[in-house]
Amino acid sequence: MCTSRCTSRCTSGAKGSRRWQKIPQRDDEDSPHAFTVSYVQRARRAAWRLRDVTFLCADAALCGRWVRTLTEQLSALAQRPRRLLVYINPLSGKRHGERIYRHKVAPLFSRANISTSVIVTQHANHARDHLRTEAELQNYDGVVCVGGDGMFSEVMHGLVLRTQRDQGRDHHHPDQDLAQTGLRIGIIPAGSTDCICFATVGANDPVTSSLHIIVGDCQPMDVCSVHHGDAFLRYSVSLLGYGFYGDVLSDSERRRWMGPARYDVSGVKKFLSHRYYEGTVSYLPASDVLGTPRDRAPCRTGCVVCQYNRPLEEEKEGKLKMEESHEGLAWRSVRGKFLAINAVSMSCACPRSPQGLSPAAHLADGTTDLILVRNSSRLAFLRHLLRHTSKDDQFDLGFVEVHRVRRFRFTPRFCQSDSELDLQELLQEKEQKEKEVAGSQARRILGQLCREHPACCRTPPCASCWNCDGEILPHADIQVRYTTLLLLFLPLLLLLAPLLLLLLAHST
Ligand SMILES: CCCCCCCCCCCCC/C=C/[C@@H](O)[C@H](CO)NC(=O)CCCCCCCCCCCCCCC
Ligand SMILES: Nc1ncnc2c1ncn2[C@@H]1O[C@H](COP(=O)(O)OP(=O)(O)OP(=O)(O)O)[C@@H](O)[C@H]1O
Ligand SMILES: [Ca+2]
Repeated sequence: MCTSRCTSRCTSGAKGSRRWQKIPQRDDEDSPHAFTVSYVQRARRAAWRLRDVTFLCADAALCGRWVRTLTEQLSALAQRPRRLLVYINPLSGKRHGERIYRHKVAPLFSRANISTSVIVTQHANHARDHLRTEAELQNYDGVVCVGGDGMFSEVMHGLVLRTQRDQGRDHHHPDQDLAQTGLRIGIIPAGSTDCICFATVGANDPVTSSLHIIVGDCQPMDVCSVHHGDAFLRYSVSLLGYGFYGDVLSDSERRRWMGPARYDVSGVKKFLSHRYYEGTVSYLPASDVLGTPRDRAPCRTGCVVCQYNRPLEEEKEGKLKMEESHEGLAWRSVRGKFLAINAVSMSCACPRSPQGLSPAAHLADGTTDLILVRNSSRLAFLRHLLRHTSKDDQFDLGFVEVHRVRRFRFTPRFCQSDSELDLQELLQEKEQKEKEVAGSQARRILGQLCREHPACCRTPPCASCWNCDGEILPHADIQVRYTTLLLLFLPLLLLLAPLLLLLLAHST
């Protein structure tokens, strides 16, 4: 199809140097035969743009041969999607999802001869349930979600749960290895945080994401499974956050009408309330892996660290069994008061934090970076937060520690049975406080102690909740393990030959 009226012609310059020059479109009937090729041009900051170039041919036969050859070459690229299932969340972010798709994405898909089935979701979990039950997955080469991280999470859950059911695996069993999903997922960013898109593509731009899908390859991604005892809770690919990020999320839920700004309002509010939470974190460090959370080597698609660290399918059994066989030895425990416990399977880079919560976390290395922020002063915590908006090392603070782990579990203090906890210690703490302060202040402090331990005064415990990719988990006591790999529409090697980045060739 003719995509540009102004045609460029390759002419040999004075010194034989070949250069393009724009020549005005000749309207007379003997205008030569021409065909237009659309291609991807990399712009600044990981953005991709569509460009056209038109070639003039002396005669129709030559023109036809060029178009046929190019079209054959392009259709031979097997990894390119031909048919996509698209879910649009009309309420994501600033509620521009549908407009973004219709104006920016659909025209590109049609130019690349991609057929689409579009579903605008009518309620929460519509996409997840449709994927899990009704969708005829064999008719598609991939699924696209237009929305934010929550929409991606829905599509991911739908695909992963459907795959487990189809392959007869029980996802409730915490040690059950999951089957890989066959279909790739493409993300068109239209949400409030969009950290999954930003951390994988490097930009939150619908056109760039569309072009990645069109030239698509597949980029694997870590997925963590979260269980409470033997009950499956959710999968996570970005942030599992307890304490600060959990409180920010639960407080922001009632402010959805504010759109993305809801997180900043709740963020300031929860920063000022400065709550800490007691509990025990146990984790299984990832042994014999390349890289550390502080090596400042960011993960890019095609990352060699990921390829080295990720247990291959057949190896996975052995490797994890080996680590678990030394379970007693390898597991470590940390007990204390935490402002935030964050487990990130990827950097979680997003517009709010360009480097992300853990800048050197890898997309598909089979590990999760566990960040423990212990109780500290507001000023110290603010310094830690501020470093997320610059290139300073947010782990280089005394009250912050980070570990690269394959599994971890968390038990909030109020969950431990009385026998485990030294009640004596608690009562002594109370008597000590009673001696130190008198009157109303004592009541306030004792109130805080009591609230934190039902065994003391049988009052409902105060705890935070887990923020799992932007959704609230129903339990605070969880076990988390690295599990399967997802596949995203991302070209593995961004430096592929230009031909692969061509979109299509059409005679004009
Ligand atoms: C003073 C500036 C400090 C800036 C601190 C920036 C840290 C931002 C870190 C962003 C981490 C995003 C992790 C992504 C999680 C997603 O799976 C999830 C679903 O989309 N998004 C959220 O949970 C949404 C989480 C959004 C959290 C926003 C937190 C905003 C904190 C503001 C604190 C202000 C303190 C000011 C004191 C006067
Ligand atoms: N049609 C719908 N009506 C109501 N809720 C929906 C609908 N479709 C999806 N949802 C739910 O809306 C929630 C938010 O969607 P999404 O995450 O895409 O936007 P966001 O929260 O603004 O972005 P982010 O997660 O990046 O911050 C998701 O949990 C999703 O399950
Ligand atoms: Ca990872």
